[in-house]
Amino acid sequence: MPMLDIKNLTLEIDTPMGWVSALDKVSLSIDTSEIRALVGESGSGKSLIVKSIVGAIPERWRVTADRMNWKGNDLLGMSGNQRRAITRNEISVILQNASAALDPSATLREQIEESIPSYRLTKGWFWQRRQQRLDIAIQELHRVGIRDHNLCLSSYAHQLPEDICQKFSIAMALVSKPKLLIADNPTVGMETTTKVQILKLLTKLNKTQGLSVLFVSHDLLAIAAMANTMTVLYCGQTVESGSIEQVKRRPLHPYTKALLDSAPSFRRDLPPKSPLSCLDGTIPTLQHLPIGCRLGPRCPRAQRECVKMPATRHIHGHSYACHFPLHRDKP
Ligand SMILES: Nc1ncnc2c1ncn2[C@@H]1O[C@H](COP(=O)(O)OP(=O)(O)OP(=O)(O)O)[C@@H](O)[C@H]1O
Repeated sequence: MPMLDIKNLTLEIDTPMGWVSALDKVSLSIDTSEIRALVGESGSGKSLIVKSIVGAIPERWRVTADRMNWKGNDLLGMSGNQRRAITRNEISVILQNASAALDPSATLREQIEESIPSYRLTKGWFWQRRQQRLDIAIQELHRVGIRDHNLCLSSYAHQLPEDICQKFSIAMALVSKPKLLIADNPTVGMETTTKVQILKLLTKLNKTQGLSVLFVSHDLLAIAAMANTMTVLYCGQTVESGSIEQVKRRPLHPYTKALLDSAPSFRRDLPPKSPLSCLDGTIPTLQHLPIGCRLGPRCPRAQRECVKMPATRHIHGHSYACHFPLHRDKP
């Protein structure tokens, strides 16, 4: 049984034009110790999926799903307190631009100590607990590779470089000893060496501590290097899902193929100065969503059937939702 199991998650947002499905029957699962990448262009709904998992959705929006389970328990059927307990103790999130996501008015020591859950404090007296908080904070900083813990803990976020802030965010996310870490574009805007350090850190945490990771990113090269599986999202719909090897070797959905072909660093076979291929047009806005398969107006393989939502098909752990998939004569 997957640790996180989402089937047909739909999120409707009220806009001045009426209700629109920002997420339309999205499916996603994560097993213990798995690194799953969630890929899709800007505006495809990746952050909305993250927010739905951690329950950070405004109450007026409508969230429905055939299944949205955490370790077999229905997340949507839980009370607010039960939901918060899971997101506090078992699922942690790190965001892009860590320095902006941290509290600018508190030192990093105050912030990390505040996020240590009480069950990690075993000592009885308040001065012993204070020392224990500091010890845990230092231990977590060392775990993510921050050696100068004194400088880090006494600083404010704006006084430190972005990579230290991101490592600090990871340390802060780890204090509750989570089972799942959701990393929402953790390396966006970072230069290559810093990016590699963060990716190595996440991989090490996965290997040594069995931490599952949902890695939300546009960076296909990073994804191919660290993830086991990937789910491709287009405009709020899951278009393809499978192991990295399967998807890379034989993408079945035209959008996945276009996404892989448009990444020069991902294509070692590409001769220098070759023109890059990309899909015409842009992702539609929520006010102008096409019916059926939302890739339809941009898809080179679209036909009349595409105005109907394609069913999701599964072949050996590889799934896709397309009426006219690649490499298959008849769906
Ligand atoms: N609070 C909101 N109110 C209205 N629409 C929203 C809100 N948040 C997101 N959206 C819309 O939902 C869609 C998906 O947004 P989301 O932020 O999940 O995309 P994303 O894939 O995470 O993009 P990026 O990679 O740029 O972060 C977009 O069309 C966005 O405009």
